[in-house]
Amino acid sequence: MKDPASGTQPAGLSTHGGNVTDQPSNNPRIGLTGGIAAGKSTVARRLAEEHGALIIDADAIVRKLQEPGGRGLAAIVAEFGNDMLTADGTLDRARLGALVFNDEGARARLNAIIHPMVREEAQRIADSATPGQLIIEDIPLLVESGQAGRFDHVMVVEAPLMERVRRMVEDRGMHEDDAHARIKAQATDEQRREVATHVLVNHGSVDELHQAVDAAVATILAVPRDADSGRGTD
Ligand SMILES: CC(C)(COP(=O)(O)OP(=O)(O)OC[C@H]1O[C@@H](n2cnc3c(N)ncnc32)[C@H](O)[C@@H]1O)[C@@H](O)C(=O)NCCC(=O)NCCS
Ligand SMILES: Nc1ncnc2c1ncn2[C@@H]1O[C@H](COP(=O)(O)OP(=O)(O)OP(=O)(O)O)[C@@H](O)[C@H]1O
Repeated sequence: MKDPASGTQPAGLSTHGGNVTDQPSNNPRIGLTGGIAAGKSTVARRLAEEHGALIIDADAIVRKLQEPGGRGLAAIVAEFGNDMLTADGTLDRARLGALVFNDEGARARLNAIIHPMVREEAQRIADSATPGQLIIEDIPLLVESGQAGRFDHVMVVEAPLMERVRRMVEDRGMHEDDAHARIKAQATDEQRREVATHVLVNHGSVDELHQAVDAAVATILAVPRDADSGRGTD
């Protein structure tokens, strides 16, 4: 995985890869990413409601894998021990979070377990797309996990750092130190921009963000699919 702290390029990260999956080529495949609380879900909702996109939510897949009985949870316990379970057998998210957001090596071990499983599940959902439907994979850690090359387009949502921290602290009740630890564990805006084909700057109203989404979709649909074997740029 790309380590934001070291700034090294992860093996397998391509900024020029085309659609390397089995998906029929008339489904534009778009990776959606951005830092925590930047506005990814708001963008995804607009893409679904206004543009009929199929949304594949990596976080939701992770949570399912981590449910009791899930293969993700079993693998986490095998790697990190029974301590990572609460008394009722569910994942102790606070405990695992405290470990992996403060220890790069542990985070890499967790990612090596979970990320390949997420990709498999995502492909299963993508296979259900209708012809021509936009396929959006909302992947918070798209850059960190070196997946940019899997997509025809990469949309990055950016919002001012202080506004993101405010949302996490005021709206979600997170401690400010925890908010910063999560941001530090992720790629930087600059690293995301390196692989972005579309940057949506979310520093205004939700309406303005929607307009930016619509404009990005218009440029994506304007590219003839048969000429779209590689990645375009804005
Ligand atoms: C460690 C866990 C249990 C902590 O759970 P918790 O409820 O406290 O945090 P939550 O999942 O809401 O994540 C908070 C923020 O941290 C980010 N984040 C999650 N995992 C990671 C990671 N491995 N590296 C960097 N950032 C991460 C999330 O994208 C989110 O923005 C959980 O984050 C987890 O299982 N992470 C590994 C799975 C993963 O990589 N998820 C990202 C989907 S691509
Ligand atoms: N332009 C905006 N103006 C006001 N509020 C906004 C704007 N964009 C997003 N928000 C709000 O900020 C919060 C975070 O947005 P959202 O859930 O879309 O971010 P996210 O990137 O998906 O978050 P996470 O990383 O936690 O999944 C939400 O409550 C959303 O309604």
